[in-house]
Amino acid sequence: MHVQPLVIANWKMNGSRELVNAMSSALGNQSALTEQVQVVICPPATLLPALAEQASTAGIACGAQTASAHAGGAHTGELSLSLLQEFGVSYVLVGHSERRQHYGETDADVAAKTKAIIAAGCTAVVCVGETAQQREQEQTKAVIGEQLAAALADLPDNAATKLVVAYEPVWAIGTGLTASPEQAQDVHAFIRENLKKLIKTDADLIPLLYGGSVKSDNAASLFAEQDIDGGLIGGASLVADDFIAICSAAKPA
Ligand SMILES: O=C[C@H](O)COP(=O)(O)O
Repeated sequence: MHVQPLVIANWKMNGSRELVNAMSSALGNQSALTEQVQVVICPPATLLPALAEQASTAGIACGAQTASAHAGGAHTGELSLSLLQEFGVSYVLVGHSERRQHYGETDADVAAKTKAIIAAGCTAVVCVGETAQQREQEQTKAVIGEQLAAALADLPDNAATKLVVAYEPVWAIGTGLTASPEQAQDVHAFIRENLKKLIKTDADLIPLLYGGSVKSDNAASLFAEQDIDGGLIGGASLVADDFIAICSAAKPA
């Protein structure tokens, strides 16, 4: 690990007030853990007010699953960064493969959003990853190199302190298939090298997360890899015990 471990829960379109309460209370009992591992929860936006009320007692940070690159105006259904920040959001996911595949988010959108997130003072969690077909055709690094170059173009010099990159192989998301620790480390090392070229200052400080069917029984072997600083967790972040076990696996030895 290069930095403080970071584990982010992406609840996607799942959860409830009840889950916010249960998760906040379970994490609130784990202060020794949350002092060592930065834990972030990205619930559906409607649950942010409830999460924001409990986040500091629970020792966690609030995240959003997406945000508009626009500051305001005629954008029906969208949420600006300032609206999200009113509810304590300090991390924002951008370029998740589900947004790219199902909601038409382009590399240009990802770049504009990343820039806006950092300008607002939040941390952008830029998601990259290849499809099964791209991996089979040995295009993994070419695809990820392009996604990174597009997303991180034209960022301010101090961007490293407000940036996280999450490697999520599309074929591993929600499928039960996980990249092996070696496969994940290989791509993370590639991302690390690319970041040094794209971000001039402090690129080593950028946390690199792995996401894609991380569970309590495979988290430790993934997080043991040199360039894996934590995880972006979907399904397993909806059950407090499982999520806490994953966060515990990220704790420094
Ligand atoms: O954002 C989280 C990822 O898409 C991983 O989801 P998963 O853990 O359910 O595979």
